Amino acid sequence: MPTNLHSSDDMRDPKTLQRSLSAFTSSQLTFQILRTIPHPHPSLSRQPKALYILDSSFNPPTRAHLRICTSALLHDRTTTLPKRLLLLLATQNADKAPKPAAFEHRLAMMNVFAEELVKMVAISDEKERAQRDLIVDVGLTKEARFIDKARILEAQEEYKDHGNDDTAKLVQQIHLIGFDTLIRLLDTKYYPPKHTLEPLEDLFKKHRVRVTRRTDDAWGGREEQDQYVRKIAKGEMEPDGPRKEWAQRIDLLEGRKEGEEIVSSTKVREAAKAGDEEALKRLVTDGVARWILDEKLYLEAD
Ligand SMILES: Nc1ncnc2c1ncn2[C@@H]1O[C@H](COP(=O)(O)OP(=O)(O)OP(=O)(O)O)[C@@H](O)[C@H]1O
Ligand SMILES: NC(=O)c1ccc[n+]([C@@H]2O[C@H](COP(=O)(O)O)[C@@H](O)[C@H]2O)c1
Repeated sequence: MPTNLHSSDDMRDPKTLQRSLSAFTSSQLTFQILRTIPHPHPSLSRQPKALYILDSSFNPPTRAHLRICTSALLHDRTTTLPKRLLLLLATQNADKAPKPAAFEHRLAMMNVFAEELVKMVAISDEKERAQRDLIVDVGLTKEARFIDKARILEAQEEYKDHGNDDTAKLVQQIHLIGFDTLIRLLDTKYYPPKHTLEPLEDLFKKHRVRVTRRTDDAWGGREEQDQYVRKIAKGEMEPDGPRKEWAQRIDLLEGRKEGEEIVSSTKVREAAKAGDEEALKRLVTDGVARWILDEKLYLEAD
């Protein structure tokens, strides 16, 4: 069974989380849900119509991640309720070597973040409809690439729509990513041995990606990012690049506004290391800031 459900208290105990992590690591499992909010929800959990996935190192979760999630839950009109959101910690990253903080602290922060997120969605949604129809999971995976995550999530009973006649239907996945990750999703270097984008065909046939623009020095400005997706839509990147039909499955959204502070996990780690509490509180939610300060995270070099 790929669930090992923890209470809110368990998720605040690094020793318990450490034990769950090592049990997961030494198991054959490639995916496991550790926490479901509300805990557990018998009627809705079998009927999700849309599964949003924020796959991240959560090192730590930031206000940018929060905006990506609330935007999807409150404003995405491509799906119907009930929605389910999975905060997915990838224990193996396609590019990055492991860095502090330890995974048990990341899981604890994901749980704090998830609880804050659920409350925020309730406040923002006047009719409380999204909140009533929302489940948030905190999960673990050993898979690094989106194609592998999509495949294992499709196979989970929790993420099938059993409808009224109990025949399980595929639930559409909406992968929540930033523009930098779209570029990496569509980079042939991740798809050996042929190094073509053919393995992505199935993901774009069934699922969607909701991409938040990430305008800073590293990834170009708004116009460049829009241009990239327009080129896909016109088929200008075929035959070796993304197929033009895939553009219909890529939603490009507003990220940071002109003049707004750049938010990243790196910036949070730098602020924590410098003891800059003001910056920390601008970059992460209150509960996550408290966890970082109480647990004295990120005081060592990266
Ligand atoms: N400020 C942001 N704007 C748009 N997308 C973002 C932003 N921050 C994170 N994301 C997206 O969220 C996903 C997970 O982010 P990730 O954990 O890599 O955060 P990060 O801030 O880039 O981390 P780090 O600074 O440690 O490299 C990625 O798809 C990333 O593109
Ligand atoms: N082609 C791919 O599927 C691909 C490429 C790069 C990163 N990723 C994943 O995206 C997630 C976010 O990555 P970063 O933390 O490096 O931004 C991680 O789970 C990482 O493994 C997937």
